[in-house]
Order: sequence, then structure tokens, then C-alpha cells
Amino acid sequence: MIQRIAIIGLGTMGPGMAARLARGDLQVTAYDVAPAAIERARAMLGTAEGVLDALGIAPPPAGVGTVRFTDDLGEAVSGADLIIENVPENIVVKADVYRAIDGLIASDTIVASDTSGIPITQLQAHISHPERMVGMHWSNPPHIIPMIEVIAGEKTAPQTVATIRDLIRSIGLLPVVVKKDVPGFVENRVLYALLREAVDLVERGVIEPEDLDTCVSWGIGYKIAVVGPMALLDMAGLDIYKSVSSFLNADLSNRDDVAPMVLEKTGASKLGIKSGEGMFSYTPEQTKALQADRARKLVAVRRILEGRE
Ligand SMILES: NC(=O)c1ccc[n+]([C@@H]2O[C@H](COP(=O)([O-])OP(=O)(O)OC[C@H]3O[C@@H](n4cnc5c(N)ncnc54)[C@H](O)[C@@H]3O)[C@@H](O)[C@H]2O)c1
Ligand SMILES: Cc1ncc(CO)c(C(=O)O)c1O
Repeated sequence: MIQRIAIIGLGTMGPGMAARLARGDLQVTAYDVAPAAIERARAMLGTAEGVLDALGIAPPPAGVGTVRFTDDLGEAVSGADLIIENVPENIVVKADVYRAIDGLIASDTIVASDTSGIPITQLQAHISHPERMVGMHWSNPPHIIPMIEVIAGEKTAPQTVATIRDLIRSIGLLPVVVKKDVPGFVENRVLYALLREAVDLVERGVIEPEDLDTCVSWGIGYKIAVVGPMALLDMAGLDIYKSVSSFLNADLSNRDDVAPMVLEKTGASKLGIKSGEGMFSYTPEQTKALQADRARKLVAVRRILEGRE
């Protein structure tokens, strides 16, 4: 049974994840190699807890768990039943972490990666006892989005998958077990198909970025939150999908490299909210207001989708 969890890497994803797990009466230790990231995460924890209150996620009868921050890797993983690796999407960086923890943890401690899409089979080549490694892919913001993908690599034991699936379920979240270890798993394969086309349309001047967002959020996103893609095919009619896809599929972007617009912006350190500019520009005040507004709307929509309002 999982009771103690260590989170390694406290950037965009770590703090919300820590808050959500503690709300499930789990004891969390949170570690990052960068002291500034630990301080930022400490500050973000309270905000995430406020959002969990607004979502009406009541602590279990046993009470709320704890989140303890540490700058010592050994202390972070000591006695953990589960380690969630949450460091940058780079196999070299992730493999360094697995090597660093390998001698510090028991052979049956489960090691989960929040990778966005590196196959688990590749990751588990860098750890001893690969049967205890599993993909546990959260979606951002992790304290608000309830779905988590669970992915087995070639060497993952079925029991490891079952333990993580049951843990997710036990704290009121929604596990989805992905049946094949394909790059990007399922959520990001679908998301990146959409993002490839969206970037291409903006890059080719078909539409302005603001209008692209209006079109997709109101035309597709709002609807797809209620009617998933498979159900949408039935709602539209498979005959319509057959006719449209017969001419449209061949015209969709099939770019197999990164779009020049994205390379240009990342090359100029325009990374989005985290750097103050990306597709749009953000002052620190705007960022704060935007994040609060998005959290408020996501909470309201989720409550309605769950039939709680
Ligand atoms: N950002 C998203 O929307 C999102 C969503 C789901 C999954 N993910 C995945 O989660 C992982 C983390 O993503 P993120 O967006 O939180 O990244 P991030 O860059 O915001 O944060 C990564 C953190 O890891 C820390 N770090 C780097 N090396 C480390 C080490 N050796 N030991 C401990 N800490 C270390 C960094 O200091 C940083 O704070 C990635 O694999 C990413 O693909 C990201
Ligand atoms: C652009 C992008 N890439 C990856 C992920 C998750 O792995 C997300 C997300 O969760 O929102 C994302 O937006």
C-alpha cells in the first residue's frame, strides 16, 4: 500500500501534484536540485490548496497528508513507497535521476515518471528492477485535471500498473491505462496532432493567434469536454466524417519536424508564460490574474461536468 511519496522536480508540475496527493491523505516529500524551485514550489502550494478547496475536494476522514520540502535527495526518497520523477523532458536528465536514486531505495519501491511521451521501455533501461517502473502522466494543471495516464513499459510488472491505477482511483482521480507504450501515449498524441495543425495555420497566415484560440476553444474545446471524440463521430455521423476526411486528411499538416515559428521563438527565449512572452505577451500582473481566472473557470466547469452544480 502506498503511503509515502517522493516527488523529484518541482517546476510547473510538482507543486500542484504534491498538493493533490496530500489531499488524498498521503505523506509527500518534495525535492528539487534548484533551491529557487523549492522556494517557488513552497509558495505555490498554498494557492493549489485554495483551488482544491474551491473544487470541493474534501480531505478523507483520516485527514490531509503532509508536504515536506527538502534539498537532500537521500532524505526525499528515504522510506518512500513511490517516487514520482518530474524532471525536464530529457532522457539524459531523467536517467541521471534514476541512477542517483537507485542505491538509495528498496528494490520494490515503485518509480513512476511523469514523462509527456518518452516510451517507458526506454526509461526503464536506466534503472535496476525495471519491473517497478511505470508511466504516470498527469495533465497540467495537475491539481485540477483529474485524468492521469498509466503506462507500462515492456518490463513493467502488471502489479505495478495495478498499484498505481488503484492509488489514483483511491484518491478520487481518474486513471486511464494505456495499452501500448507508444511515444506520447494517448493524450499527447491527440493534443500534438491538434497543436501541429494549429501552429501550421497561424504560421501560414490562415488565421490570427487570438482567433485560432476562439475558434478551437468555443468550436471544439467546449463541446469536446462534454462529448469525447469517439462519441462526437457518432453525433456528427460517420458518413459525414467519411466524406470530409476523404479530401481533408490529405491537406492537413504532416510536418515531421518542429515548426520554424516555434524554433524562432524558443531560440529567442520566448517560452510563454514562464519567460513573459511566447505566442502572446504577459506582464507578471497579467500572469497572476490569468492564472487565477483560468483556475476559477476550470473549477466551475469541472463541478458542472461532475454534476455537482
Ligand atoms: N508542463 C506540462 O504541461 C507538463 C504536463 C505533464 C507532464 N509534463 C512532464 O513532466 C515533467 C516535468 O515537466 P515540468 O513542466 O514540470 O518541467 P519544469 O522544467 O517546469 O520543471 C522541472 C524541474 O526539475 C528540476 N530538476 C532538473 N534536474 C533535476 C534533478 N536532477 N533532480 C531534481 N530536480 C531536477 C528543475 O530544477 C525544475 O524545477 C517533464 O517530463 C514534462 O514533459 C509536463
Ligand atoms: C503543450 C503540452 N505538452 C505536454 C503536456 C502534458 O504532457 C501538456 C499539458 O498537460 O497541458 C501540454 O499543454
